[in-house]
Amino acid sequence: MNKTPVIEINGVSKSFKDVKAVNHLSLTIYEGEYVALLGPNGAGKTTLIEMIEGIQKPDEGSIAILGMSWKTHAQKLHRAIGLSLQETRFIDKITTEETLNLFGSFYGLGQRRTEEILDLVNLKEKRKAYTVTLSGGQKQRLALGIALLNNPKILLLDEPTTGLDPAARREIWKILEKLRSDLGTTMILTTHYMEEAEVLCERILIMDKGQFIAQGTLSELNAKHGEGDLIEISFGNNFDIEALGLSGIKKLNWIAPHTKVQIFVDNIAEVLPAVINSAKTKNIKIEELLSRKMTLDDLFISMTGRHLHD
Ligand SMILES: Nc1ncnc2c1ncn2[C@@H]1O[C@H](COP(=O)(O)OP(=O)(O)OP(=O)(O)O)[C@@H](O)[C@H]1O
Repeated sequence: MNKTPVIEINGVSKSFKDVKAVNHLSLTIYEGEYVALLGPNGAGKTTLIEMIEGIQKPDEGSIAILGMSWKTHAQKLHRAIGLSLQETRFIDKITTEETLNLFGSFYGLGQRRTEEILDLVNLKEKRKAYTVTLSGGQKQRLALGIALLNNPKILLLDEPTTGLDPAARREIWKILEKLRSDLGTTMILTTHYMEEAEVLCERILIMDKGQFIAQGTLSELNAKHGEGDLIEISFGNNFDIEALGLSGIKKLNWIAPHTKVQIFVDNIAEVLPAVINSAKTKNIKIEELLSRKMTLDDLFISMTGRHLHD
């Protein structure tokens, strides 16, 4: 990977009254990287991305983008960055095409760029539709199209797919993947969806309470913080697995006391037969059994005791 720093965040904090939304964070993002800020509601993702966007001012610390700061180079940074906010409101009574033309005019762009964007975000068929009639996914693609009008080097997206169905979400992902492969764009996105972070981003920063609690690639996160594989079992009767003293179990998490459990293990093949045999010996019925690789949500639960989603 090219190691040119594009965004350098140094000891940045931001409080709202008694809430420390972002707590002394530092982070460097390199050219061409796709980075996800993943975390539950209130983790501080929007506050952090808005400080990078120049919308909020840090209480302390510094942010340099392409070596420039918002204080001294606001105009240049506006040209280098494309952003889409958590909720984009459009003017209802103008069309998709007119909306792009309007935003394009702020950058001195014309119809040609509008055509390119309509093509890129797959909204050609909706060019004459009033924005108020667009579906959630189409609106998000239009917001993304606006962010892309000035051909930004850096894309900052706050929850670009929240509330969309899986198909609409995947359509946005396709566009973002194309930008990476064709243009080498650098991107930070915030998301609640672990799958979005896993699919799109080589680096994932898991945020909670204004801090990064873990970061790395998915496999790095799993290797460092993850606990291997996961077995989830529902029993017909109470089963005290702890009392068995089985080896190879890293952690137990009871979902329903004594009847539904998540078992974190290094090696499924080692632990699973032992659990099944013990249940059989004790005449305890296994009603449901599932084994899988750990996901980021499992990782988050094991670190905080909470889900990424509420
Ligand atoms: N303008 C504000 N005034 C007061 N409190 C705020 C403001 N903006 C954010 N906060 C608080 O700061 C904390 C972090 O909020 P932030 O919106 O950055 O989190 P988030 O991770 O983006 O959450 P979500 O996923 O729900 O958007 C929360 O406790 C929030 O209530």
